[in-house]
Amino acid sequence: MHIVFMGVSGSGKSTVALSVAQRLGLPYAEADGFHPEANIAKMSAGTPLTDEDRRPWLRSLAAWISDHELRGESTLMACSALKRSYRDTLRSGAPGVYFVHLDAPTAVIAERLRARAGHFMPAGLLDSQQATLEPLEDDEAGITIDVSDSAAQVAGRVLDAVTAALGLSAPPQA
Ligand SMILES: Nc1ncnc2c1ncn2[C@@H]1O[C@H](COP(=O)(O)OP(=O)(O)OP(=O)(O)O)[C@@H](O)[C@H]1O
Ligand SMILES: O=C(O)[C@H](O)[C@@H](O)[C@H](O)[C@H](O)CO
Repeated sequence: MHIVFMGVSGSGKSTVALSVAQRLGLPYAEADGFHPEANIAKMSAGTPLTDEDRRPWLRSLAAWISDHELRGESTLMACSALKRSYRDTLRSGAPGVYFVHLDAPTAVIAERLRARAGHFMPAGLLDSQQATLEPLEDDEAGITIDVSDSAAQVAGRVLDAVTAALGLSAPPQA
């Protein structure tokens, strides 16, 4: 099983996914680390990526999922995966890819982006992220979770939802 935390920039993918990966003991990928330099430079300059910019990046993420699948390992990833077609590419990596869409009112996310320091992604790109976002459709395996509450509350809720949906067991909290 492969779990992908999706959503716009600032929705809390990295924060929540890392904490859930640690609880479940799964290999973790931060999709930002797979972007070519040119994509990072483009976003840093305030220009949204195009489908073409994202294509090789998504393929490399699908390959990461596929490599683990071939070794019989489950994984967890933080990746915006904004469009259905992007999720199709990720799904091409393995049969069981489950998406957790982290969602919140735009004002909540905008405020978190304004407060975030030391990240290349400008808060000004939130509008284009929202415009590009295609929410999960009924036939896509996954769940949408509101992330307006604190990171600890959200991580707990996500862990419960994911373990229930996928029949996983989380070790008791230390
Ligand atoms: N539930 C939460 N409550 C309050 N702050 C949060 C919550 N989740 C994340 N944050 C904070 O909001 C900011 C954005 O979170 P994070 O970097 O995890 O988002 P992201 O979706 O991974 O963004 P990006 O796609 O731009 O990398 C961070 O400063 C993080 O500490
Ligand atoms: O598809 C995209 O536009 C990108 O993945 C962005 O979402 C950024 O990588 C990320 O949000 C910044 O951390």
